[in-house]
Amino acid sequence: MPDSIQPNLLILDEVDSTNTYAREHFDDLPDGTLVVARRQTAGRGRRGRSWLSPPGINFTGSILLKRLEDGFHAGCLLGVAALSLLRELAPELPAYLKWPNDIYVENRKLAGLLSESARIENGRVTAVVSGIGINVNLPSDALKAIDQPATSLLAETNREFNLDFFSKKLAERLIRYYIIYLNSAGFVIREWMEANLLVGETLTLTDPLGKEHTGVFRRILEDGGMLFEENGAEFAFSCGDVKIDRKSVDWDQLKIKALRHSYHYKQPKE
Ligand SMILES: O=C(O)CCCC[C@@H]1SC[C@@H]2NC(=O)N[C@@H]21
Repeated sequence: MPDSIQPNLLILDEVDSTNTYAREHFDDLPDGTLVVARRQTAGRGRRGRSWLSPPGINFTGSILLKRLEDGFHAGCLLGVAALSLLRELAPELPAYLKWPNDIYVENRKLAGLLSESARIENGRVTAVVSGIGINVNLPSDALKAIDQPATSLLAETNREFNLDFFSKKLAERLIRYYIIYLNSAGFVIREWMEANLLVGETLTLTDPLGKEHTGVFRRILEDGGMLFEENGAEFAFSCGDVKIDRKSVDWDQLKIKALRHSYHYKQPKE
């Protein structure tokens, strides 16, 4: 019975990477466990990048999902759950999902997500470890050391957040969305699609071979990929790095869209 899943939060003082830890202990930890580290010594980002994790300042954690229909759903679940928690804790923040799986405020990155497969059956990924790093209490001067425009909850709201409380709330929120997913995967996927607010914008996409494409993000495909229009032709990308064209995006409109989306958002039922 899906509803028997309980939030299971494991807070570690120090670990190399919560994704690595969760994958190594995958068989011993219950489905839906959220592994959180107060300090990560070798946090990993997508495309081989490292992830800055100063001790006790930001949220770093990974969830084990053992009952997926498809691997890409892990990113949807974690992305939607994290965004919904941010909307509860900081309703004034115009945060949105940026394809494939980041949380942004305007052109500043607030959170990044890394999903790694943990089980493959008949060519399909059915279990995943999905990790997220959220800049929570990182002060503005430390943000300048990051090699891309970045932000934190503290920098955006001028408020500090208790990290243990944050972890507990995220573990609860994740389980609620996981139960919803197990009953109706389509609901969670739709929420994820709707929170991806850059559809229609001009973007630069770096494909997995490192080639840059500039064009319009047309829509999200059923398999989680993006349909991209470049010079009048349409291409489907299943992954890639997206850069926002600062000059072409109407930031005020994007902010309004993010806040409107946030007002319409309803917390998932208990
Ligand atoms: O934007 C990215 O490149 C993804 C960053 C993912 C970072 C998180 S922090 C918790 C988990 N453990 C890791 O080593 N990486 C992810």
